[in-house]
Amino acid sequence: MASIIEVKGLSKTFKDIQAVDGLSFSVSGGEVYGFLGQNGAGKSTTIRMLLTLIQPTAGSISILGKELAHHRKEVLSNVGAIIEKPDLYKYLTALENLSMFARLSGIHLTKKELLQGLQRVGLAERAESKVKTFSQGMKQRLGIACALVHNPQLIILDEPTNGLDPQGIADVRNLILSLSKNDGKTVFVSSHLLSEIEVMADSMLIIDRGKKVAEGKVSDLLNPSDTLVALETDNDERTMNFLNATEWSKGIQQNGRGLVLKMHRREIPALNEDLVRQGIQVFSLRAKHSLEDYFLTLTTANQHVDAYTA
Ligand SMILES: Nc1ncnc2c1ncn2[C@@H]1O[C@H](COP(=O)(O)OP(=O)(O)OP(=O)(O)O)[C@@H](O)[C@H]1O
Repeated sequence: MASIIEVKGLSKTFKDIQAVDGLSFSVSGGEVYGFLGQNGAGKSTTIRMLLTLIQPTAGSISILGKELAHHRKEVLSNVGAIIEKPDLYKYLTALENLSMFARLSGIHLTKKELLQGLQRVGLAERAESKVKTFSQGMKQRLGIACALVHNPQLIILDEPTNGLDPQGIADVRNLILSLSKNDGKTVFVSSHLLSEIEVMADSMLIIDRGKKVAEGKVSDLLNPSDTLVALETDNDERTMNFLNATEWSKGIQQNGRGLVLKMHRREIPALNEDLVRQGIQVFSLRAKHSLEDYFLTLTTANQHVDAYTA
């Protein structure tokens, strides 16, 4: 499908801080695109530029095939976004909030349409409840209903699950998936959590200190042949001697943080069998989260983790 967002050489400098540094990426229509980076990596700054809330120092942004700098109004009329906690009136009901938001956006919706909007985010049954009785997750979903009021093709969400409890996180995540799969929306969603991006995104971009470090399909980036396996046995020295004397030696990672081997995921049971056959007691054999390792080795947040990779 055609690109919905096309960013080229985007940079933003705040005095002496290079918040975004020559970022280029492309988001396809209908996908959930995860935008991943540690705190301070430059996600919010990028999103603010996508929404014209701040001006880039350099680079270009096209959304829905139009240069943002020259077609701001037209482009943004097709974009819905939440970049901070949604502004809601807690003494008004969900329906009244949505209705007020629509009117302020110059859109007149019938009660039926408003209820459909609430239905879409799973809040139809709470339409008449005051927002002050809502959980954070419900408020976030109502915020998303507001962002969808003008039926945009693209939805941009900055850390939408931040501060939510597990149920709230699951609800917002399912809503994002449904917006993409059932409504054909393109969702650009930022997070500092790999686990979040992994479960909801089709593609992702990882940034570190304002620069791109990886971009691609989540399924391609999660390569099972590069699974890191942490071993805990009754005798590390004996285990190491055994591994060194066998084919397993090629996967040994020198890291000084216990025994770690890189292998294809399907080899894990055979390793376990070999160790047990040697009379080595295996207390744990843990496949480390490969995307997490990937992320950590690419970013500066955990420089010592570099030791995990060959
Ligand atoms: N208005 C500003 N003035 C000066 N520096 C800024 C400004 N906004 C952001 N920065 C700096 O730019 C860098 C990137 O910040 P940004 O908020 O984009 O990161 P982030 O990835 O969204 O992180 P977080 O998840 O913590 O919000 C940081 O070093 C931040 O301090």
